[in-house]
Amino acid sequence: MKTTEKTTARAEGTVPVAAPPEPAPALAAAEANAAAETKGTSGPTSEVEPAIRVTGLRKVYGEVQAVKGIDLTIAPGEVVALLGPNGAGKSTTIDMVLGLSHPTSGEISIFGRAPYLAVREGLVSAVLQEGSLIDDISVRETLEMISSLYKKPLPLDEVLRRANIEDIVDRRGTKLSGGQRQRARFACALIGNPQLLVLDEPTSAMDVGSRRKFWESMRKFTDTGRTVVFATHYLDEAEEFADRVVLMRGGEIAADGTVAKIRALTAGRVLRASVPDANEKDLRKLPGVTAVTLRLGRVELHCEDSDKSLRALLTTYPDAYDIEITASGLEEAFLSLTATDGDDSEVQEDAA
Ligand SMILES: Nc1ncnc2c1ncn2[C@@H]1O[C@H](COP(=O)(O)OP(=O)(O)OP(=O)(O)O)[C@@H](O)[C@H]1O
Repeated sequence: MKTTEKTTARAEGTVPVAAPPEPAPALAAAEANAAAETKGTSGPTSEVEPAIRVTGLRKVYGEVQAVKGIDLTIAPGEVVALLGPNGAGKSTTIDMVLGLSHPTSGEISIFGRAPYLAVREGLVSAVLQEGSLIDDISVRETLEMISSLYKKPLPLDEVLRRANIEDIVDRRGTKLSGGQRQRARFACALIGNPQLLVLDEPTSAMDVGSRRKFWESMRKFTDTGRTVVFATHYLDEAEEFADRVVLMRGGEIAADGTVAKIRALTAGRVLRASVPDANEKDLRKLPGVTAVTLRLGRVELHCEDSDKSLRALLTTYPDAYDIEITASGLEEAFLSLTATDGDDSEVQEDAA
């Protein structure tokens, strides 16, 4: 059950840009910093402070421990995917990092500042799961309105190009498809020229073509050395776009590293074969097999020693055919690292 706190926070986050109420000197500092980074020197902010530092972060909703005391440091320039099954705590973490909800306990700093200051200074922008555009005005008008809130916004043409929305800029919010709407919201987040962009399942409403376009735009953004943190359910997105994967499970960080490192945590192979008269119980007993899936005579064996398993399979089932062995992918790693025997998010102690 979602409480009012979260609903309110998400509603506030629907204009996915920071709107500094007054001149923002730190924005200029951040831009100078970005310029210095482009020239190969470090500005004062990136040299000293991580883009995100989270220490002992915890969030309790009544009986549910949504986030259980996580530590996480993300350096400027990193592109980090936050992966995890439903209810893992990704959105709760993102909301706290953006200052949209308060931690039960723990510390968060964004470029050395409290989240609300980083947002106010235009250092961070977000595209959240929920949120909309203003329906009755065009995308261009929306962007111009948001742009007027910033002291040094990016030029509109540049925003349109970077967000791949030149073709839809004169359409009203109501006339956009899910994917176009999401790209327009991404454009809103770009206007303030943020150092850090946080995206909560940005492509969930998109078809394959829109997802490709969206990530093309994102590449242009990350190529400028900005930091991006995105939550996703699409493993291929994490694999293709992230330098680093943070895998969450039950409110904790289950694994953290490069895609290659996460994969290596579940080193092994997958053996697939068509096996007439296969019996799941017998397949489980084969040496070197750690998990079995059997569907319509097609067997999938997760193996720690695939050579041994293959020999045993052919001894038990000499008629097996169509055999293939592949290295474990991110999907296998994900399933194995996030597997849980049940819901372990209940509070074990008194909620703080
Ligand atoms: N406002 C709330 N009130 C009560 N429980 C909440 C609230 N928000 C989240 N939760 C619970 O906290 C846990 C973590 O939820 P969260 O939305 O952070 O997960 P998630 O990893 O983002 O999941 P998804 O991939 O489905 O978006 C879940 O058990 C969820 O039901």
